Amino acid sequence: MSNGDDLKRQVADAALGLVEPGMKLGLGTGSTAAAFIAALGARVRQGLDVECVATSSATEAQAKAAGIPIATLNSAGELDLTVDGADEIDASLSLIKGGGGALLREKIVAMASQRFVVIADESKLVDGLGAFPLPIEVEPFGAQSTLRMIGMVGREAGCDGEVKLREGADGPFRTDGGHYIADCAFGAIPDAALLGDMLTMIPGVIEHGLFIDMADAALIAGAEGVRVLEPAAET
Ligand SMILES: O=C[C@H](O)[C@H](O)[C@H](O)COP(=O)(O)O
Repeated sequence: MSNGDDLKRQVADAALGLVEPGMKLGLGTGSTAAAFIAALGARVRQGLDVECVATSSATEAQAKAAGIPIATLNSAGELDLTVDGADEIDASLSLIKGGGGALLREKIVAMASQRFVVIADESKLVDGLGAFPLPIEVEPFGAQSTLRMIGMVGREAGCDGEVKLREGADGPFRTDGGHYIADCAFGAIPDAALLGDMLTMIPGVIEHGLFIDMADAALIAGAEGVRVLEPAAET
């Protein structure tokens, strides 16, 4: 097992400590969330009673194979806890997500949860967001026009960099919802809240991968073990 895999397993085990019998859980997407799902599955097979909502078809398939009961978000209603990974995490627990293309369902599920906890290894911690190209889910109709508008809006928000469609095995990558993903190499994002607000005003933008003021805590695995970060209190 690589060191990265070991850190994912450690942080997944730590997140399992937040799960109580009878909880309704949101299950994130990506390799770190997959480590959590594997750990959760082992507990479910030992008799832990939970009801879960998946943020992607990949997560749903993994969870079902592990014996975890999966419900729709419509039938589950409000969730107690969602556990998910991230591509970048800053000190205020603002996130970039969507490296795996699941950001829309991830954001819907996180918003439907009383508690949203991010799990990651310490390589995901950043001083400022933006080194990881920001994923934005876009409507396929007129996508090139939407990409140009994203570039313009980015420059107005102080970000500049290439905006390009993510490629899949056979043409543009498609999300579970059938949309495209624009990856935006903005570099440093000076004001993520402003950029997020401006992006949502573009009609072809379905959702962006900036998760601001959403995470209640981050569990971060590193050489010294797993530590808990919480958003700094407003002064
Ligand atoms: O769309 C994918 C998600 O936002 C993932 O949670 C994110 O990309 C982190 O994935 P990983 O844990 O594999 O680094």
